[in-house]
Amino acid sequence: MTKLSVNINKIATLRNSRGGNVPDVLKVAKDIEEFGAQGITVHPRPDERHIRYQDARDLKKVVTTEYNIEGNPIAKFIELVLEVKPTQVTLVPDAVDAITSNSGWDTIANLDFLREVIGTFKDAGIRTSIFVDPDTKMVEGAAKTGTDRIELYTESYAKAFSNGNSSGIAPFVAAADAANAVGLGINAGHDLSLDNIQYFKENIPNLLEVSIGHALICESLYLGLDNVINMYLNKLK
Ligand SMILES: CC(=O)[C@@H](O)[C@H](O)COP(=O)(O)O
Ligand SMILES: NCC(=O)COP(=O)(O)O
Repeated sequence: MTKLSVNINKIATLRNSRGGNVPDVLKVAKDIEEFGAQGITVHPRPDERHIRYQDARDLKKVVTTEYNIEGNPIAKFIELVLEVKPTQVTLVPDAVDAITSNSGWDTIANLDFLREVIGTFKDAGIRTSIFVDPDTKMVEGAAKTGTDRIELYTESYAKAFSNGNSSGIAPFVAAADAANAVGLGINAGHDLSLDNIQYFKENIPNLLEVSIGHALICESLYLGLDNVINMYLNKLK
């Protein structure tokens, strides 16, 4: 079974568009768990345009499933994660002004830095994951940092799949094989959707967790959150 962690950044985007507290991010997180999702993901960005640092703190009090915080490990982020102590931290090398995550780590060029940050989080008892492109060299580099897991950056797969090209899965299978060979756990995320999730799941051996936000919230506008979560759970069995 692959766990579904729902990224609730978009719920915060909607709330922030009007000020106030509608929709209530904490209530939505609790409902998502009640509907069956096995985790909650947030990706606070330095400009706090969606999830705010305070949301990440408040969520710790209500999330009873896996809590995953993603982000670039700048000082403020490291401080937040060490205070909140989520189940998992996922390191993403996104620029301050990036619209969304747009690349995985160069785990070779950043080996010393990543090793130090991963060590800091693991010493605090937090499971670690590193966001990487589907490149076996980057996976092998990640293993050298001491991380528990990698998160495969799935945008290229999603794009190819939507163009009818299922061979976009090939580099992900190779990256997963490399991860399995060195004992790294495998997560995946970015632009996964009801359309492309099943083929991905069926082809990636030992896929532990997917984090899905943008498409899942968009699909829920038509089908409802409860329904959509259960549709994902069926495809991830
Ligand atoms: C790492 C990843 O692919 C997602 O967490 C993505 O970064 C979501 O962030 P946004 O909601 O800011 O697009
Ligand atoms: N780690 C990926 C994530 O949390 C959600 O990404 P997306 O589904 O919003 O593209």
